[in-house]
Amino acid sequence: MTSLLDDLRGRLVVSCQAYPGEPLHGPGHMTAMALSAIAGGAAGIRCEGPDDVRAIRAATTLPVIGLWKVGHEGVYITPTLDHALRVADAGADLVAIDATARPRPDGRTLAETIGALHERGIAVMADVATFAEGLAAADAGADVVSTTLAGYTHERGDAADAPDLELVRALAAALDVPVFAEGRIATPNQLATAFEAGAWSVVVGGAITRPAAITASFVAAIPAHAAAAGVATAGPVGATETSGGLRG
Ligand SMILES: CC(=O)N[C@H](C=O)[C@@H](O)[C@H](O)[C@H](O)COP(=O)(O)O
Repeated sequence: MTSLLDDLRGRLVVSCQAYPGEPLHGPGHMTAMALSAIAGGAAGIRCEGPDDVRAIRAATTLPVIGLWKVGHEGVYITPTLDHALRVADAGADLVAIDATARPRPDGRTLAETIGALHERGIAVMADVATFAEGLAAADAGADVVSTTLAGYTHERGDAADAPDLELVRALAAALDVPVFAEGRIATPNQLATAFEAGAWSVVVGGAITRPAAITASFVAAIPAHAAAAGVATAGPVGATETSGGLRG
């Protein structure tokens, strides 16, 4: 465990995830994404679901952080001990679990869940939203605390589209366990600021691995007058293809 964390210290972890229905969903695409991130210098991969974890584990010797999302509401990141065990079985070095103060669907406390994983030699990354949750997760025995859920649990009303670097700073100052900065880190400058704030490691997902969202941000920046000129001469973008440009 110490060596795994040493390998990630001062380095970038890339989160490679695609939802069912998205063109890149599935272990083949996510493995290619992970290998692309590694080629660019990522020191570890965070990935979702036993199938993707197993495929990416087979493709790299670098640290793999696994999780399992169940739904999109409430406690959905590796919500139960059983999910965590299956992610570990698939080959994750570190299992990321929801570590917010919300009740867990299997009725276990966070400490009971972490204790049961530790009994089996499984290391735990605690995904938190707030400072108090970070402290509680470390008390409960988490090996790593990550700011993954900051801004996603309705506790933080302001600037919810930016990373919570103040939370990174506060947790890094208060905790002995490594604190990972994760969530809405969109630029290299924000990554640098997260390390300055004390992050052990920084996890970046969508800004690297969600091409549809990245494309949409460019499309949204097209000035109205340029878009209007295009419509006047050639019709709306994508109008020559079926349903938004997708065939079949
Ligand atoms: C809130 C939640 O469900 N976060 C998930 C956790 O695994 C992923 O959807 C994020 O992509 C990941 O945390 C990285 O964050 P970002 O994509 O913002 O760089």
